[in-house]
Amino acid sequence: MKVIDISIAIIKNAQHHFLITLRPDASHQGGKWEFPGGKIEIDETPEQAMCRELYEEVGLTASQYQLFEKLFFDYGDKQLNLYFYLVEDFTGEASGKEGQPLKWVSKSQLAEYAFPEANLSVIAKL
Ligand SMILES: Nc1nc2c([nH]c(=O)n2[C@H]2C[C@H](O)[C@@H](COP(=O)(O)OP(=O)(O)OP(=O)(O)O)O2)c(=O)[nH]1
Ligand SMILES: [Mg+2]
Repeated sequence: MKVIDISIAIIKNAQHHFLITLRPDASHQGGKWEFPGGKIEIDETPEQAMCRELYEEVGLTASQYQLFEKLFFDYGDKQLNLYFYLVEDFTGEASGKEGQPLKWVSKSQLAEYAFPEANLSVIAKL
């Protein structure tokens, strides 16, 4: 199975809340909450993919970020290399540009939402 490279933006605002969106039911890991992100295109760096996905999905522009975690995860039906970036400075107003529900939640509230399994160790580190 080909391993797919994914870039993800963990957005943390000045109130220390995190931006999460709901994955469409029909998608891989559908019905779970996620951080904005998606597949890295062939001509992109992981950083470029993270910035592009962040803008396409929720309309934010990342201005300061750092790689927070990189991990391999095997879902059985898909194998992924996931690059998680922590974005603590950004511009724009977040909205679900693909019609997806969106929430800002505190670190302790993150535990109340179902995330894909690859996210669990990353959320524990936040
Ligand atoms: N965006 C995102 N994807 C995650 C997270 N955790 C996790 O395991 N994934 C997995 C689910 C998917 O298999 C993959 C992301 O792919 P995606 O479906 O968002 O890709 P994309 O935005 O490029 O979408 P598309 O063009 O295929 O519609 O990574 C997460 O926190 N955010
Ligand atoms: Mg996506």
